[in-house]
Amino acid sequence: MTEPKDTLYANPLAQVDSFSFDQQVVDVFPDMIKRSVPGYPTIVNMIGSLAERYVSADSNCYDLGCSLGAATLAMRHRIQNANCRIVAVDNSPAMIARARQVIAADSLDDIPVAFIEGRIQDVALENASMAVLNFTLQFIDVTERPALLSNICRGLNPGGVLILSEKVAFQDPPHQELMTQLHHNFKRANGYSDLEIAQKRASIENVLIPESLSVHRERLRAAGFSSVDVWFQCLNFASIIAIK
Ligand SMILES: C[S@@+](CC[C@H](N)C(=O)[O-])C[C@H]1O[C@@H](n2cnc3c(N)ncnc32)[C@H](O)[C@@H]1O
Ligand SMILES: O=C(O)C(=O)C[C@]1(C(=O)O)C=C[C@@H](O)C=C1
Repeated sequence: MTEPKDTLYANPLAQVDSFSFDQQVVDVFPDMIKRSVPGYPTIVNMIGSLAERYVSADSNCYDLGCSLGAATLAMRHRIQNANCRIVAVDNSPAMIARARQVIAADSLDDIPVAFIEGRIQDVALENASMAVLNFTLQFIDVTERPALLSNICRGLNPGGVLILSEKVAFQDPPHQELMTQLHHNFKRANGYSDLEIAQKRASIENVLIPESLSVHRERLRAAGFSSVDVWFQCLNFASIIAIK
């Protein structure tokens, strides 16, 4: 089945509302994220590969801000060890409702998936070998980010891994401008018009707050991770592997 196309910002809006993960967004989300985030399919695929390597027997995996469960499915299909469980968390009721349907339709159903409709800040991770924040931390209030990452690190077993993917910001203004322009070119090449790009940009302003890679690195170390490094970057989108 072809995915419904994202045309949410295709027509001029009298007022551009702040971006939210409501039913309208849920309906076009797979198309939206693929056409908006350079490298998204590669990152999701690699989350599967990392699950193969890091998920140990008798442990839990956490997909924090799971949306429609892309990372949950990637982990579920590649985990090698026995008696594992995936906990998928999202605070958007519309996302969780659709994610439940997506997972129910997955024929590889030997690894149980538990859904939590709630804030990832309120989840107590336990006995975790892998946690994923795939483009979710950027939507959390900056002041709440340190405690969230400390909580994740606390819930991971020694040697456990966190995959943190984010839109990132750059300290050097000309480089920031270059990355922004190249990202917009990426969107244009994927069929978004200048109007769509401009209206989406306005809607995510003050909702999606990107930070620099050095801020992410330092905060992950302060949260207790012993090894922190970027494993993927395309323009202003990056993914970090942090090992406890
Ligand atoms: C860009 S999407 C994540 C994409 C998804 N991880 C994937 O790989 O396809 C961000 C998600 O985080 C969720 N979210 C934002 N803030 C949250 C919070 N405080 N607690 C739980 N979920 C949150 C949103 O509802 C949305 O579904
Ligand atoms: O930066 C943008 O323009 C985006 O659209 C990015 C982004 C993201 O990184 O999560 C923002 C919201 C949607 O969830 C899909 C993609």
